[in-house]
Amino acid sequence: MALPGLSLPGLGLQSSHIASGSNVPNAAAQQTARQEDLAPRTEWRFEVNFQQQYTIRILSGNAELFGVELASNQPYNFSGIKGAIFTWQGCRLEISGEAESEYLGQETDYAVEWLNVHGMLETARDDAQSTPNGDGGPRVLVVGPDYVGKSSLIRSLTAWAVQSGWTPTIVNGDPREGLLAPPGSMSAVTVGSWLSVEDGYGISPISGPTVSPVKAPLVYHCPYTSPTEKPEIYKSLLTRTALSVTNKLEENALAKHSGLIIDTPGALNDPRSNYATVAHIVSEFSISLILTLGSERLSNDLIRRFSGTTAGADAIPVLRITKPAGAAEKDAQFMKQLQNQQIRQYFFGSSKDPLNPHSHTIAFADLNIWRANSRSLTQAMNSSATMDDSDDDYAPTSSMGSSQDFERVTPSQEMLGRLVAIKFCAGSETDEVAIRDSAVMGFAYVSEVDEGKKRVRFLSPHPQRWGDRAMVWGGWPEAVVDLVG
Ligand SMILES: Nc1ncnc2c1ncn2[C@@H]1O[C@H](COP(=O)(O)OP(=O)(O)OP(=O)(O)O)[C@@H](O)[C@H]1O
Repeated sequence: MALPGLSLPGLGLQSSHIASGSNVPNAAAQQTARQEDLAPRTEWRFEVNFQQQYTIRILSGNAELFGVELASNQPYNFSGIKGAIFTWQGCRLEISGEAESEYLGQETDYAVEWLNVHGMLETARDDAQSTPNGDGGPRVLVVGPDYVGKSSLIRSLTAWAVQSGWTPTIVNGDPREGLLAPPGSMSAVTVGSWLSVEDGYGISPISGPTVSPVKAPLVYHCPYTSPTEKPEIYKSLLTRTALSVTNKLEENALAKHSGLIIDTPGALNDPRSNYATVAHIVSEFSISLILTLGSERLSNDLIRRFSGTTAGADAIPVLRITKPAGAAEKDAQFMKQLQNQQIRQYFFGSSKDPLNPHSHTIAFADLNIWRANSRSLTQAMNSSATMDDSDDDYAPTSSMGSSQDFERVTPSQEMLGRLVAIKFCAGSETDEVAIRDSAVMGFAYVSEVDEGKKRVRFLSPHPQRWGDRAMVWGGWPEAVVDLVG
């Protein structure tokens, strides 16, 4: 497959464009540094937990992390990451600090294949640009089981597209991990600036004023661990996202020609559902290419369904993409820490891009709080009741067994440590569907519920109050107990 417009290796990047690591040496960087020589087309794989600090500096040659080129001689600091520094041409790395595992990976055919996919998308973007009244650029759906490299593929394709001057739109349909938004979100963002080696897509402007020139994402609230908890609500949020994204792309020719890429949770890889949600995404976003990773069965099922003879003129190409050998499972503890880190980052930013959240105390009477009922919320409430011996009388409130998906509630201790989505709809709204479908202005963290004085203390990224808005909380993300000291 041709690679139009690409010159390997190094992709012609200027190091000055890449966000670099801090120059302040940390504890890890002060430890004895060691050097590793990487042959062309190999990668240095590492797993660093959230307590460890790991630093990599490139001494010679070129290398990239998920498509983002590392600048020469800059130290990059990592914590809480599983990843790989890949080199097309060969390079020498200086490494210091601790990792749970680190090794040289030589099975890297996946990288060439991913770059070929990028080349294909470039051709589709060029075609879209030469037919301005056409359908626009490629609309790509990425599906596969958990932890097979879907997000890494999308990050690489995004980084390469941005380096070539495009502004692709990325849609994150996986509520377990946020994209420029905390977990519990479905978000879409048009990426117009370079990704960062250490922070990926960076810090969202909805968190507060940041130095990263990233556009504000469009965010919907999806307070469920998986689409399978509420498939109809999940589909409805996808429809809203598709409508908003399609309208936005019509307003911006470059974004329209750059196309979009959709990340999905592993739960969509479920033949029992007859891939109903996959089909929904394909139709709502007018998908033009499906990429599958990590499951031969999924790939065959989707080929039969979307590009087989029965699909006729509506056939959509389905490509099976190689899973990177280094893709690693993120266990429950890692996922929990990742969730906490994303929430912390939403309010406090990162070390390079710090934010200063504000505290707001609001009377119960001035709040319009809705609860999104779900299986994960019921489970969380039941397990916190079991763990709290002092609360012998706990029984789920009658409404927890309610068939209502969204329910207006009085603030209670159950909200403590939870994120509450501030919706764009008025607090007086009574229609469940309007509550469900309105986009998110931002999130607030519940740091205190005083049932005696009937007031709630929130942490919010912004100093100003959000006014008369409906606010919604649910079972995901889980409560974070130690966000504020
Ligand atoms: N080549 C590689 N070498 C080392 N680690 C990798 C490599 N590719 C991906 N990983 C890591 O493996 C893990 C799983 O990859 P990724 O998150 O891309 O998979 P996913 O399919 O999107 O997972 P999810 O189920 O969370 O959506 C991630 O921590 C990622 O950083």
